[in-house]
Amino acid sequence: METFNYSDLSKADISRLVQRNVDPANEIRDLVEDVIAHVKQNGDRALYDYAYKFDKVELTKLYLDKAELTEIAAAVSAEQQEALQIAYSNIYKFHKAQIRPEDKVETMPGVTCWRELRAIEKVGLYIPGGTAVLPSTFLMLGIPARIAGCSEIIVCSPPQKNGKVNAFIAYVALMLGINKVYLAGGSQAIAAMAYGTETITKVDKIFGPGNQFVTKAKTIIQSTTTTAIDMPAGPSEVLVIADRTAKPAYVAADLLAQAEHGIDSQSILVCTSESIAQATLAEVERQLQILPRAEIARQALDNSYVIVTQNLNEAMDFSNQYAPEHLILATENWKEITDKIINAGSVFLGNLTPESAGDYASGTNHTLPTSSYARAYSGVSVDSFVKKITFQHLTEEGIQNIGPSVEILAEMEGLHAHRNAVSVRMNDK
Ligand SMILES: NC(=O)c1ccc[n+]([C@@H]2O[C@H](COP(=O)([O-])OP(=O)(O)OC[C@H]3O[C@@H](n4cnc5c(N)ncnc54)[C@H](O)[C@@H]3O)[C@@H](O)[C@H]2O)c1
Ligand SMILES: N[C@H](CO)Cc1c[nH]c[nH+]1
Ligand SMILES: [Zn+2]
Repeated sequence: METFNYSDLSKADISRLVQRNVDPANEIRDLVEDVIAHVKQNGDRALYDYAYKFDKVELTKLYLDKAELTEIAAAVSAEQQEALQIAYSNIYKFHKAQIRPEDKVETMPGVTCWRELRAIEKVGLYIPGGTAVLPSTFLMLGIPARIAGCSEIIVCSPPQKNGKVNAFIAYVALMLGINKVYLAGGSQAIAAMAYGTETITKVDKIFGPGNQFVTKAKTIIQSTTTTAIDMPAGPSEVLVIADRTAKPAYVAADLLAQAEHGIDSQSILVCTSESIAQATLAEVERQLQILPRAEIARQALDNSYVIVTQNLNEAMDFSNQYAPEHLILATENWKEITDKIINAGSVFLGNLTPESAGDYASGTNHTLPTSSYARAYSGVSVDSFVKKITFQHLTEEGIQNIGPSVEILAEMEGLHAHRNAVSVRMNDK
């Protein structure tokens, strides 16, 4: 990891450092556009072809049903079941609390406006399964979808080498009451859920993280079909702000936790203490020696860096420009700086709060905007699975109160039919 001094960086240096996931030659876009076109035209046949090409599996069927999932899930041990149950319960509690009825508002006497929630009917959940299979992501998407009350939940995950999903994915499907999992990964799965195939239903909105192929496919189908997406949730990233009180072993562990996701992950350390920064880098090297996924993490760390700042204000200023998916404040006085956070997907406060807690089980959602999209997007929540429909009702008093203003406003825009829709009611004595 290269180290920079914040005070030596120009504006151009900073914009280069905060930029990620660029596809300058449009190689990923071109490939993904081809995949989408092939799925759109050939449906299931294309999914079989891509499972063979990208996942190296010759499938005979594109999904697993309840009986097959039950058989596969039997391999989950009692201890693993308990851990999944604790995660389920905490995620459920945190997300359930997000549903609150809103008040009706009388904006003028006789004019009442309000909003009501309605679940999105057909949703598609993408559960990554390339470099690591992520049953935790299934909980993070399936629980809010269930709480919202979505009537059809389509789940796609890449087939493993045996042409199935692993036992944890199967177990979580059953926990969520989902009786079918489709064996499709990457951009082809996104295309299948956006266009529909003989086997897979077209959905209204696609959710879930994934690698650059998945994320690119989501951003393309968002503008070319009527299927919406949650957000661009691409390769994982973390930015740790550390001061002189941070523990190098903890900070190094957090940097490695995101680096091990994939070679395109990014882990950034922004540190107010040169000596803590150096000690953290030494710790990273030490911990890498015993990490099974060290090769992946090393490659991710090659795209990562350390910035030494003079104070926490500079550190926060850089973090806000980077807009990290995960922000960890490994600082003594984190309470004094949280209000300076402008852009971040999810925040972890103090030395005892590892990002892994949020990845798995504290309750918050781990499907979060990456690649600086945290500037404008929030992570997945129950809100992501519902529409908020506005309603209004006018009484006789209401139409008389609001009518004259609407007549003038319609006149200002030269829209006489609009004016008339109010006038006929006001004057109907
Ligand atoms: N932002 C978030 O909220 C969040 C949450 C969890 C995971 N993640 C990220 O999700 C990603 C998961 O990636 P993954 O690769 O492990 O699994 P994945 O399921 O996203 O991708 C695997 C699929 O990619 C396709 N693929 C692989 N190589 C390809 C190629 N050369 N051309 C076309 N398609 C190809 C294959 O079809 C394969 O099934 C990681 O980067 C992880 O960091 C992000
Ligand atoms: N850190 C990932 C989000 O970027 C989520 C995850 C799943 N499993 C472990 N981690
Ligand atoms: Zn993670």
